[in-house]
Amino acid sequence: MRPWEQDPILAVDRLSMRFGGLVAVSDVSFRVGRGQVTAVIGPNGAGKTTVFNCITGFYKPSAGRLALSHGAAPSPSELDALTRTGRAAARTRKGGVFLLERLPDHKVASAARVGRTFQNIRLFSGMTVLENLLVAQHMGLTETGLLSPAALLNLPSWRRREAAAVERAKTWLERIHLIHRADDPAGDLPYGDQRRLEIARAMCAQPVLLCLDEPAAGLNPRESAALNELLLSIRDADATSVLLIEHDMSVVMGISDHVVVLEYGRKIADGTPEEVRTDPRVIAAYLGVEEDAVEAIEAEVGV
Ligand SMILES: Nc1ncnc2c1ncn2[C@@H]1O[C@H](COP(=O)(O)OP(=O)(O)OP(=O)(O)O)[C@@H](O)[C@H]1O
Repeated sequence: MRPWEQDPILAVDRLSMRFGGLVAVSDVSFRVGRGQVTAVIGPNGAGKTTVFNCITGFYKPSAGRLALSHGAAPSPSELDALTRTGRAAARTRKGGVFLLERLPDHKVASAARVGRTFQNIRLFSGMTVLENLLVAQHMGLTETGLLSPAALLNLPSWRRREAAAVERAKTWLERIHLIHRADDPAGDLPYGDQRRLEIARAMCAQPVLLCLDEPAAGLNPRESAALNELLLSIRDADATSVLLIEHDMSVVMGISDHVVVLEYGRKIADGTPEEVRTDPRVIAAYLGVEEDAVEAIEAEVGV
């Protein structure tokens, strides 16, 4: 059994997504290993973002199951039993399991604890760096999204939670080496720092699975190296598994434990970076696209 199959945090089974007549994702299955970095790669239009949008609850899949587990993964029979009940989540002996395709997107974030970042930066550029990390935790500090009575009355329980949120934000600013910029507007940061701040913001919600959509896009080599370091530290020091879409092969090959390759909405390969980069189907898929992608693959394979 492959390492990512032993205790998957997420089991994607027979996922399909149609937009009218267009099949964007077709019958895709893969596992995301707990405590691993998993990359989804593929040429433009392969269906990567669509898979992400299904996992994070932005799209309701046309078919398929997306089972996320807290604690050890349930057995296939336990998972099938939950699926038959029609419920979206269940407690198991080992923790809990969530069928993401049945949850509204806010529950994917708040109950299943799946975090994400987007291709385009979505920080509040006029707010300070620290405030951006506090806003991220705001929903966690309130109940039902409205201010709780504890908050309105400034009760000790509320003040404790607020203090913990500030503490967590500062810890993350230390980790991404931006504590000295805490009071500066986020929009004043260099691009690479804004990218890492977005990741820190997502981490403040303490996700069990962090989904990153092209985190290295637009980064220079130095910024890209800092990103790699951050993602590896999250994998190793936090109880968070990482799933990313990425075009930058140096990031994919440098930090992934497991790579899933899509082409025309189908999975064409699934393995370690070494297995995938020498897979003739993967090379052929990339040879059909832009020159820089071909060069990156050829450089990796040593052609
Ligand atoms: N909301 C939508 N409505 C209609 N078609 C869509 C929608 N989202 C994606 N598609 C189509 O689905 C296919 C897969 O797109 P997707 O964005 O998932 O690919 P991708 O691998 O992420 O590509 P890229 O690397 O360019 O971001 C494409 O043909 C795209 O045009």
